[in-house]
Amino acid sequence: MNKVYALIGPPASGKTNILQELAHYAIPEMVSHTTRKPRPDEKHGVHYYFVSKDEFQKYELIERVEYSGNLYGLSKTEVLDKVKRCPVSMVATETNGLTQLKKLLANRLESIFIMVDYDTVIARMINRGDDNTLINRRIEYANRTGEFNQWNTANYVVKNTGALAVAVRQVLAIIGKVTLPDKVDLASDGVLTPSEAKSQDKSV
Ligand SMILES: Nc1nc2c(ncn2[C@@H]2O[C@H](COP(=O)(O)OP(=O)(O)O)[C@@H](O)[C@H]2O)c(=O)[nH]1
Ligand SMILES: Nc1ncnc2c1ncn2[C@@H]1O[C@H](COP(=O)(O)OP(=O)(O)O)[C@@H](O)[C@H]1O
Repeated sequence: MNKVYALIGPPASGKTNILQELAHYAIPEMVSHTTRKPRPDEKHGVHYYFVSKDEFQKYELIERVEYSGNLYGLSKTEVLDKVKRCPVSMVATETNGLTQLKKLLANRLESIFIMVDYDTVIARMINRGDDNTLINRRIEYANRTGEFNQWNTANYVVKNTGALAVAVRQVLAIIGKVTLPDKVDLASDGVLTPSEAKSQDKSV
């Protein structure tokens, strides 16, 4: 059964960064529509579907939001198309988006909570240049909608306070994209004596 994994969690927990890393492993992400103008390095259909305000109104969106005068939203068609075509696809979403995705996808949806502490969230938002008003608004929204507490209900929890690569590896493991190398026969490699190897076998 094709699966969608939703990354959820507080702002600046690293959801976008993790999805960018997963793209290097050809793991697709749901692409939102926006009325914002593309930046020079952004591609239509990869970063967003860039559309006019009139066009934006035509889509059936499962959730939408306005940031700095621009509209953003995830279309039902995008979700259903990706889930039909891709064995695994990813989406970063907020509380409302998660509720709507659950209604649409039922047991095809699993959630991964990206866990960071409060102080780290604030430090990262300051570090990336967000202004105080935005930080306050986003934290207030996160508190009000329980974004710091979603570890309670998520299917999986991944901590992202160490190296990003560690969190990415854990997400890869959850979505079944890490294969272990073949098990080595330690006794025949001479690493363990035959009796040590035998006792290890028993303990596994
Ligand atoms: N709820 C919701 N938020 C979105 C969607 N697409 C983008 N956003 C959020 O909109 C905000 C602005 O995005 P963007 O203009 O790309 O700026 P940047 O990510 O801050 O560089 C970010 O916080 C995104 O996470 C969407 O489909 N739904
Ligand atoms: N493991 C990490 N260590 C240090 N900084 C990180 C880590 N993960 C993410 N960040 C930084 O935190 C900020 C927010 O990350 P982002 O992926 O945009 O979060 P979100 O999508 O959850 O809002 C970015 O500036 C990013 O570089």
